[in-house]
Amino acid sequence: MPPPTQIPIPLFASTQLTLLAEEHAAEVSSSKLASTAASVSPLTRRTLQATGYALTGLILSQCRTGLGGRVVGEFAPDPAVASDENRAADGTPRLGAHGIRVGDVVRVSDVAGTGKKAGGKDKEKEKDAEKGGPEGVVTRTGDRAVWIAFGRPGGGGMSKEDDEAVEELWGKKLWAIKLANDVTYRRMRQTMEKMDKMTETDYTHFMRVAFGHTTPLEPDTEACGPVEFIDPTLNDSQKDAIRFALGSRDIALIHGPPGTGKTHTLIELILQLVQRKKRILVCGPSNVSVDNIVERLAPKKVPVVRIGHPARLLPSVLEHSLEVLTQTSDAGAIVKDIRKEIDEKQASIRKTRSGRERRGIYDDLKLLRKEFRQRESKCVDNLVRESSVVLATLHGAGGHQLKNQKFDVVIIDEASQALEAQCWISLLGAEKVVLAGDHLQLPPTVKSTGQKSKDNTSKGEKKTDTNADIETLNGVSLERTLFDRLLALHGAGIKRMLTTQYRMHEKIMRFPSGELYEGKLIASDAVKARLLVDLPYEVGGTDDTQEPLVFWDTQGGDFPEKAEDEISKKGALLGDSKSNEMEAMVVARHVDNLIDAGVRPESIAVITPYNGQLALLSRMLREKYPGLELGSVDGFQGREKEAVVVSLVRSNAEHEVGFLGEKRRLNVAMTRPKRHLCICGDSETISHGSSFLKHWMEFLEENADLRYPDAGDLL
Ligand SMILES: Nc1ncnc2c1ncn2[C@@H]1O[C@H](COP(=O)(O)OP(=O)(O)OP(=O)(O)O)[C@@H](O)[C@H]1O
Repeated sequence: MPPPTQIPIPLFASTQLTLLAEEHAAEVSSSKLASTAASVSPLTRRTLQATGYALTGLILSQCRTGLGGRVVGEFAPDPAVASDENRAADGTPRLGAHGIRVGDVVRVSDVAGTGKKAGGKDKEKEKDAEKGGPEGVVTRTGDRAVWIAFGRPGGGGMSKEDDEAVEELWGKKLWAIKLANDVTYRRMRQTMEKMDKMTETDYTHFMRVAFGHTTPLEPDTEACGPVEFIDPTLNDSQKDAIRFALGSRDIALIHGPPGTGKTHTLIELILQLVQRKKRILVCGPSNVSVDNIVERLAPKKVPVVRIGHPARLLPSVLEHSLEVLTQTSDAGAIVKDIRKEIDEKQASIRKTRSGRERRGIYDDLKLLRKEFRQRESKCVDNLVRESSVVLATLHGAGGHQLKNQKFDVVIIDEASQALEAQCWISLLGAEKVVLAGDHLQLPPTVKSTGQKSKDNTSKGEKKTDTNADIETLNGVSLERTLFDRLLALHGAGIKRMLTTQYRMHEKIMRFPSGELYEGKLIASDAVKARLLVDLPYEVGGTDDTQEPLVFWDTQGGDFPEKAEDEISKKGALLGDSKSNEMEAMVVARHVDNLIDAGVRPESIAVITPYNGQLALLSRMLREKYPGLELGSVDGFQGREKEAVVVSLVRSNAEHEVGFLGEKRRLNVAMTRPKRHLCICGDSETISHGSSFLKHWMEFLEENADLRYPDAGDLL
C-alpha cells in the first residue's frame, strides 16, 4: 500500500503544465502592448515611453563584440527628432525620460515598420519580420545612449539571424520596447514535460521522497565528521541547522524567520561542504538572491562560477561570471583570437556595398560563430567542472552550461519565494537538496485567478476545476511552494529553524514570534532594546522615538475606506483597490513627527497592502520627503528599515478585511522594522477578520503605545 500522501509524478507534472499555461496567459495579456508592438503609431510609442515600456527616437551609433561573442549596440538619440527640452546647452541631443533599465529584455525595431518583408518560403525570416527586430538585454543606460547586448538571455548567444537583424538597424529610425522575459516560463515548461515523460526507473531517490513515494533517510551525522565551524559568530540554532544539513542524506529545510541570518548560515554550510570536497549548485529565484551569496562567498577564496547574462548581474560579482571568466582565465585564451576575427568581419560588412559580398561575409560570420561557440563551450565546460561552487538562478540552472554537470548537493536560497516548477529545473538530477526559506512569509506572486489561495483574494472565492484537481493532488498548486509542500508531507523532522533574530526590537518581534513561530524567536542582545533615539545620528527623545510599537487606532467610523477602480499608470486595469484618505493623514502626521524629531527620511518606510492607498500616500509624501521609502507590503519583503509605518486601510461597517486576511502578508508587514513599528488601522473592522487578526489587535491594545486620532484635528 503506498502511503496516502503519495503523488503520481506524471499527474503532478501535467497539472503544473496546465497551471503554468494559465499563468503565462495571464502574464502575456498584461504585457499585451509589447506583443503587438510591431505596428504602432508615434503617439502610442510616446505613451509607451512615458509609461516605462519603451524608448523611442533612437539611432544605432556603434557596434562592438561584447561578452560571450554578443554584439553590443550603442543607441543614441536621433538628432533629427530630439525636442528642445531633450538637448544639452550645446545642442547635443539627450535621451528623454524613460523607464528602460539595465537587465531589461528589449526588442529594437525600425519605427517605419517591421523591417524587410520575408519571402513566403523562408519561415525563419518570416518569423523575424513578424517579430520586428533583434532582441537583447540592456547592459548600460546613460544620458546620451543606451547599450544593448543582442541575443536573448537563455537563448544561447547570437545567431546568424541576430547578426543580420542588427545590421539592418544601421541608418534607420529606431525604438526599443521592453519584452516580457519568458525564459523562466519556457524552462519550467520543459522541466515539467521531462518529468511527465519519466518512468519509475528514471526517478531519483530525492524525487521519490519529494512526492511521498518514500520517506527521507535518517540523517547520517557521523559520515560528515566533527564540524569545526569557520565563522565564530554563528549562534546555536545556526550551528544546529548546519550540522543537520551536512548530515542529511536527501532533504534538509532551513527555516529562517525574518532577520535570523539564513544567508549567513548558508555561507557557512557551503564552506563546510567545500571542505568535504563536495560539488555544490547554489540557486535562488532571482538574480539578486544569487548575487547576494556570490558577494558573501567571494571573499572566502572559494572557486566559484556565477552563470547568467552579465547584464543582469551585480557589478560586484561580474568577475566571477562565467562569461567574464571565459575571457579572463587561462582557459579563455582559446576563444580570444576568434573573437578578434569576428570583430574584424563585422566591421568589414559596413564597408561592403555589394550584396553578394555581404552575404559571403554573413556566411563566414556564421562559421566563425559556430567555431566560437564550440571553443567557448569547451572552455565553459572546463571552468564549470573545476569549480566546487556553481551559482545560478533557478531558471539559469536549466541552461546548456550545466547540461552534463553532476552536483553532490543542490542548495536553494529563498526557496519559499520560488514556484515549485521553478525549483525542479535545478533538481531533476539532484540526490541531496537543502532548501532555505520561510513559508510563513509571502509565496511568489501568481497572477492567474484560478491559483490564488483562499486568503489571498479580496473577493469571495469561487471553486474552479483547477482547484478541484489541486485537492486530489494533496494541495499542489502553483502558489504552493516546494518548501511548504515538503514540510506538510514529511513533517517538522526535515527542518531546522533559526531562532535568533538580528533585526527587530524585542517588542516588535513578540507578536509574530508568539503567533507564527511557536514563540521560539529570540532577539539578539545587539538589537533587542534599540530605539530610534539611539540611532547613530542626532535624534531627539520624543513619545515616538522612545517607543518601539505605536498603534493609531482609527475605530469609530470617522476614517472610512473608499473603493476605487484603479487604473494604473501603465494603462492596465488592476482591479479594485482600496484607499483611506483620513488614515493616510494619520500616517503623514506620524511621519512628520518622526522627521521633526530628527529621524532621517531615509530611515523610514511607509508600506500598505493596497495600491490605491500607496498612490494616495505617494501624492502626500513623495515630494515632501524624497528620501522616504513608500511601497507595497508585498514589494517590501526581504527589506528592512529603522522605522516602518503600516497603513492597513480597511475600515467598513461590514468588517471586510480582504487580503489583510492573509497572515503571511501581515507577517511581512510587521517584521520589516528594526527600532520602530507604527500601525495605523481600524481595530473594530480588523479584529473581525480572522482569529490571527483578532489576536493581533488584542496584542496591540495591550502592548503598543495606543493612540486615538481626532478626525477634526487632522482636517
Ligand atoms: N550569528 C550571527 N551573529 C551576528 N549577526 C548575525 C548572525 N547571523 C546573522 N547575522 C546578521 O543578521 C542580519 C541578517 O542576516 P542575513 O542577511 O544572513 O539574514 P537572512 O535571514 O538571509 O535575511 P532575511 O531576513 O532578509 O531573509 C545580517 O546583518 C547578519 O550580519
